[in-house]
Amino acid sequence: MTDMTDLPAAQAERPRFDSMTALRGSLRHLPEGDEDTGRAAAAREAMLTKPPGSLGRLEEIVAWLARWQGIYPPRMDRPQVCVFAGNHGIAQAGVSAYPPVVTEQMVRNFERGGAAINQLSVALGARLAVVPIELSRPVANFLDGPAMDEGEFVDAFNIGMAAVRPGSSLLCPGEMGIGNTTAAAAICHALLGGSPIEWCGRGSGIETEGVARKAEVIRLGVTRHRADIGDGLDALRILGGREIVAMAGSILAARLQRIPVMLDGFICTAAALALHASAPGALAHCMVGHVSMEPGHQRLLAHLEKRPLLSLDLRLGEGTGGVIAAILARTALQCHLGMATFEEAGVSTS
Ligand SMILES: O=C(O)c1ccc[n+]([C@@H]2O[C@H](COP(=O)([O-])O)[C@@H](O)[C@H]2O)c1
Ligand SMILES: Cc1cc2nc[nH]c2cc1C
Repeated sequence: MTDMTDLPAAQAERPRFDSMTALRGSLRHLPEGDEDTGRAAAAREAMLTKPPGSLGRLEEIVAWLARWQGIYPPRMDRPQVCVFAGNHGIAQAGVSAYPPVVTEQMVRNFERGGAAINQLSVALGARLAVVPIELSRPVANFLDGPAMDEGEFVDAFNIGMAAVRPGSSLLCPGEMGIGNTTAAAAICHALLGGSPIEWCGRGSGIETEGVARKAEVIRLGVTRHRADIGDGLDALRILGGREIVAMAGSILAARLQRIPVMLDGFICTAAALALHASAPGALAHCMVGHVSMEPGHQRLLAHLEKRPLLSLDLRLGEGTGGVIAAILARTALQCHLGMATFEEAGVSTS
């Protein structure tokens, strides 16, 4: 299902920002999870017919859902997938295996139900919002100047915030944007250092020479803008793209609405990094669904101290790895809710 309509009543609850300054202010006052509902989940896990902790990370997922939804028992009945699409001036630098027109072509495919994310969303029982953002007007090539000015940045951020449906039980952000592994790698290099090549991979399928070109483009771009990058949001505006900015907006909107977030691959996690770099703790409501084949993703997760749930050799984006992990989360909750306790089943506890 493609859901691009807003509930009018819910619209009023959705904050939007007039400026990056207002956004930075909001990042200083983020709601925390509810420790009581998290503890209630852990308490039931201890009563279920299994040795304590033997469902491993499935137990962690259930407590995380309860803590961030702020309810016990937590729910998985209204998951939402948001796929944002944007185009990149940097794609002109020969850094992708595909031409930029594929972004728009894939958006049409999402709208018709033909992409991997459509089938995975059906499997999860999730609403899918497909949000193309100004595809005919790519963000500027960061070799020439900042990818976005402040107005363009705030507009894309607000679009991401508005896409999050109030009352969702879980958000899976995803993206589509030819050239965006270069933008994501540039954001990581600018914020976390290392050498550019360490953040570069094959993306949608370039060969070794292409990867070297990508690293050089990132080195030049980040060197050019270094003095203007004071925090994560600056890096996102100067090096990113509208779909990456919108993902960051959706992650923040979810935090403000007590909706836990299942992150996807390298580009999605780079969007999250921008929030984290501006406000440590901003990703406390996020789990990482999988580690992608893009080598920078593993480095990035190590920096964020986030352990991915899955490692499936995915390198697709669209939110696919997050949605597969969300299916796992639903399964974890089913165990939690449906299993018998030791007392109910008459099983000895020791
Ligand atoms: O999510 C990932 O880790 C991931 C890794 C490699 C490629 N992608 C997808 O491939 C596209 C970007 O690849 P590229 O080579 O054009 O930078 C973009 O649409 C992403 O969704 C996504
Ligand atoms: C076909 C295609 C599908 C994608 N989905 C996400 N990124 C993509 C890149 C390409 C090239």
